[in-house]
Amino acid sequence: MEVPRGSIRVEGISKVYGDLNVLEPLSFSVQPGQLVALLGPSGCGKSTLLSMVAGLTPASGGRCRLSGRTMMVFQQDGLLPWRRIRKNVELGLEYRGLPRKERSTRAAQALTRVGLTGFESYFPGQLSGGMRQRAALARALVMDPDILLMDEPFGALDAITRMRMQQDLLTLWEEEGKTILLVTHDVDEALILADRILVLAPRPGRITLDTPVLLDRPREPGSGAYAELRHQLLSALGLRTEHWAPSI
Ligand SMILES: Nc1ncnc2c1ncn2[C@@H]1O[C@H](COP(=O)(O)OP(=O)(O)OP(=O)(O)O)[C@@H](O)[C@H]1O
Repeated sequence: MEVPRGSIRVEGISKVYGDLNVLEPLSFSVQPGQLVALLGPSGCGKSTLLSMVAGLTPASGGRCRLSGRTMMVFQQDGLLPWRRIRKNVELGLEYRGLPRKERSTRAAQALTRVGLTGFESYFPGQLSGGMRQRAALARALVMDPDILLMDEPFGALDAITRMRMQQDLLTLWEEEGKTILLVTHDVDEALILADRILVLAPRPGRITLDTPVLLDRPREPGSGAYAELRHQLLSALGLRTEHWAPSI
């Protein structure tokens, strides 16, 4: 059957490492333009699942079908320290054999989209962590992907930079309508960003909740509906919510 461009179909995918049953067969679909968060505690298999979706890790069973160009963004920026930022962003275009002028134009556009105009000739070591992560995002965007797979992309950033990056990602997503599947262990990151959240429980990894986020944007962490959904997510994560204030 034809898979619409920008969509993801995970069909009974599972993972075993030796004796360790990491992920039991699980299935879900992501529609074109959806922003879906995969939320779960450390070790539940989120990164393994995303890596299988990306085709970087072989599945033990099942399969995943993606339609359209797919790029991945990791928690570590993975920039090559000896290449200037523009040359880092151009790397994928170089592999595709694009002419120098087109590479340069597209890299400049991608860097503008992530707010890094003026830093093209810097080396990664001369930028802050947040700026490097922006450059990593530009390196993915320059390929004009239909699907972005993001593995805790803001996990290594300080809280303020993380909030700014979350807002910028939302703006990008609203403007360009890319499909985004984002791994996070941060309940509020999932609630602020996603229009659907899948909760993953550990050993073996399985989906315990698949819920839409029907909250208006910008999201108000203090609102009743937000607190209610947050409570539901914490319960799905097996956390006793009476110890937490209902909102942040
Ligand atoms: N290459 C590997 N070989 C053996 N076991 C592995 C391998 N990669 C992951 N695992 C195991 O699979 C389980 C899930 O790991 P994974 O990194 O997917 O979890 P995670 O939910 O992304 O965790 P975190 O949020 O801490 O990154 C862990 O128990 C881990 O030890």
